[in-house]
Formats: sequence, structure tokens, C-alpha cells
Amino acid sequence: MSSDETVVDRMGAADAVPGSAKPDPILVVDGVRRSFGGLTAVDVEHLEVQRGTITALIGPNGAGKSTLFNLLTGFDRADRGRWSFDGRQIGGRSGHQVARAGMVRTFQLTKALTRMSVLDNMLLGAQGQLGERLAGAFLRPMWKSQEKENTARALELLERFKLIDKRDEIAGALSGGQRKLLEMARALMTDPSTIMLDEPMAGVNPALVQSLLGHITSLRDEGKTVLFVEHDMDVIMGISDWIVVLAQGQVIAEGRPSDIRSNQQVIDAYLGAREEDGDE
Ligand SMILES: Nc1ncnc2c1ncn2[C@@H]1O[C@H](COP(=O)(O)OP(=O)(O)OP(=O)(O)O)[C@@H](O)[C@H]1O
Repeated sequence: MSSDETVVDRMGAADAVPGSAKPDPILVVDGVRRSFGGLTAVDVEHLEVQRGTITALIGPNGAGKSTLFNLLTGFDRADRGRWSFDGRQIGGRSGHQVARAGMVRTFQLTKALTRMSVLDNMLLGAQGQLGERLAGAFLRPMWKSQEKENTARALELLERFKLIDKRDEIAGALSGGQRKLLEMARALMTDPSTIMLDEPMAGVNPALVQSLLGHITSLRDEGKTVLFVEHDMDVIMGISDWIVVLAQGQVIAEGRPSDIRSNQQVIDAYLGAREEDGDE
């Protein structure tokens, strides 16, 4: 859990305003826009993500969270804009190149991946960003030495995520929570410095929630940057160092959990509406 003191240490004096400067940003986004026909899905003027923190990206359905994730990790093309990761411009790079630069996103298990073993899923993760485009992927032949190295890393991660006993089972046989653990473990195969988690708690049995939360905070405590999209407010408020709120493609607010909870614009655009709907 993030105590106020550690949050202050990590975020410095960052202001709780959209587009605020961070003391040591790992990701800097400028003027990124993506439209689908007449609909502007993402229109982010400026956004900085602080290195070594857990940053949540929240917003109502259709706010553009997934589209922004896809753009930043090279799985979709922006109409305009640029962004840098760890000081290097990576706008327009492929998912594979972005992964090599050190930023990886998780993907939910596609049908093809559910038919593969847990270990093979991990080995596929070693080949860089694993996206929908790789849905029908099969393992590329690897050099023996590389295969040995990858297998050793996969087993080490499966051990850490308590999936080692499942290594030879097909991924489709895993529970919802175990799938989320596999998605996270697989994304770590390339040892990224930044991991982007797509709804890490969706479909997770309450018994596994604490374990997943523990894994996420350990990643941050090891120095990794974690950016995640999530709908569960308790999870968001509980583990985030910083929260970015997107509505209709734009950043309408950002700040510490306490700032966001009391932000009237966020309550009007998102939190209030969710309370009426009943929290998902
Ligand atoms: N490939 C696409 N073609 C057309 N419209 C799209 C496409 N991808 C996203 N959109 C539209 O862009 C908007 C933003 O969608 P996006 O999935 O990024 O939102 P989101 O915040 O991730 O929503 P959710 O919380 O429901 O997952 C939506 O109106 C969506 O319908």
C-alpha cells in the first residue's frame, strides 16, 4: 500500500492538474490524437508518467484508455503527436521495438493462446510484445542457447507467480486469477522497466485479489514503473501512487488518490455516475 510519505517521495511536488510535470518522468506524451471516423477516441495534450510509481489510468467506458495503451505500445497508429520513453522518441515504433525499449503491455489470453501450455505462453512472451496480431502465433524456432535461457527465466517467473505446477497445463484450464498472473508473468519475460496492465483484476476471484495486488506493488518496489487500467475503485485507490482520469479522450484530472476522490469534475464525469450505476 502506498503511504502518504512514500507517495510524496516519489512524486515530489507534482501538481494535481492535467498535464502536470513530474520530477523524473519515464513517459512523456505530447499532442497525441487518434480518431475513428468522426469520433476522437484519444486527444491527449500533455501527459507525464513518473518513473518507479504505480499510475492508474481511469475513466468511464469508451474514454479512450485502451486506445491510449495501444498507441503508446505500438499496437495502433496515432493520427498525430509524439511521445518519448526513457528519453527516446518511440512514437510510430512497432510493438516489438517498444518492448525492446523496455515498455510492455499485458494482453488478455486470446483463444489461440488458451490452447497452448502455460510454459509455451511464457516462451512466446520472450519474443517481445504479444498482441492480437499474434493470436495465431506458433513458437518461432530459437537457438538452443537462447531457448535454454528463456526456459530458465520462464520457470523462475512461474515459480514467483505460483504457477509452476501448471507449467504443462493448457492456459485455458487456468482460473480467472491465474490467467491474470500468467499475463503478468508473460509480460515480464523481456524484463521491461515499465509494465502496462490491462484490467489486472477483471474476473479475479476475491481470494486471489490480495496476491495480485502484492505482485503489482512488488514490481513497483523493485523499481519498475507500473501503468494500469482498472475499473475497481477500491483497487485503484488502494495501490495507486498517482491517478490519471480520462474522459472523452482527454485528461480531465490527475493527482494522488486523495486529490481524485475530492475532485468535483471527476465526481461529475465518472465517480458520481458509477455510484448511481452501482460499482461494477
Ligand atoms: N478499432 C476501433 N474502431 C472504431 N472505434 C473504436 C475502435 N477502438 C476504439 N474505438 C472507439 O473509441 C472510443 C474509445 O474506446 P476505448 O476502448 O479506448 O475506451 P476505454 O476507455 O478503454 O473503454 P472501456 O473502459 O469500455 O474498455 C470508444 O468510443 C470506442 O468505441
